[in-house]
Amino acid sequence: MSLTKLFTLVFLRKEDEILLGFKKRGFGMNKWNGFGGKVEPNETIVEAAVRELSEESTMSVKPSDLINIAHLEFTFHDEPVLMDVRVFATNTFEGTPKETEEMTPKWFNIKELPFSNMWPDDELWFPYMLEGKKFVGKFHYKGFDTILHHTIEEQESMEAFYANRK
Ligand SMILES: Nc1ncnc2c1[nH]c(=O)n2[C@H]1C[C@H](O)[C@@H](COP(=O)(O)OP(=O)(O)OP(=O)(O)O)O1
Repeated sequence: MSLTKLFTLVFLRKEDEILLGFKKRGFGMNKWNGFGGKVEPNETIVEAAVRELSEESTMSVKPSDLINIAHLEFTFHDEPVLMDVRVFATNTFEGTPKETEEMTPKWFNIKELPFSNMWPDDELWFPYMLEGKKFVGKFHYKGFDTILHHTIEEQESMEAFYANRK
């Protein structure tokens, strides 16, 4: 594996609902997902998470209100790239979601999620997130539709995971 790229992914929650955005362009186009993107060289991971959420949904969160709930890794058959995705959630935010150049946001009831129009891995790890678990998921894809193999491991804490990781 030669190249690791760092991404964020943010989910806003209110009661039985979760905010997703329909991606209008680029990677993951025409899929519902959380809000996030690449971490730029001049910012921390949490700063990137706050910025991407705002750019894609117009919603505001304080960095201290974002809870790191998961670490996801995506690799692809015959491609030397590892996508390292830091997943955050919060139910403390400000604003009303608005359509942006990149995403169309919509609140979904957590029992009516549009998995058929999401990344195939989402259906495997969303149950962990919705049950309030911390976890690490690793997914190896062939193309963008087929998961060749995966693991999901529950964690006591994400801080401990990152501190102990080699
Ligand atoms: N398989 C899978 N499941 C769930 N979520 C994701 C994936 N793959 C992914 O990339 N993601 C997430 C991680 C990020 O939040 C986005 C991808 O970010 P992207 O839109 O490429 O990054 P930007 O910096 O916004 O890109 P630009 O379009 O602005 O260049 O999807």
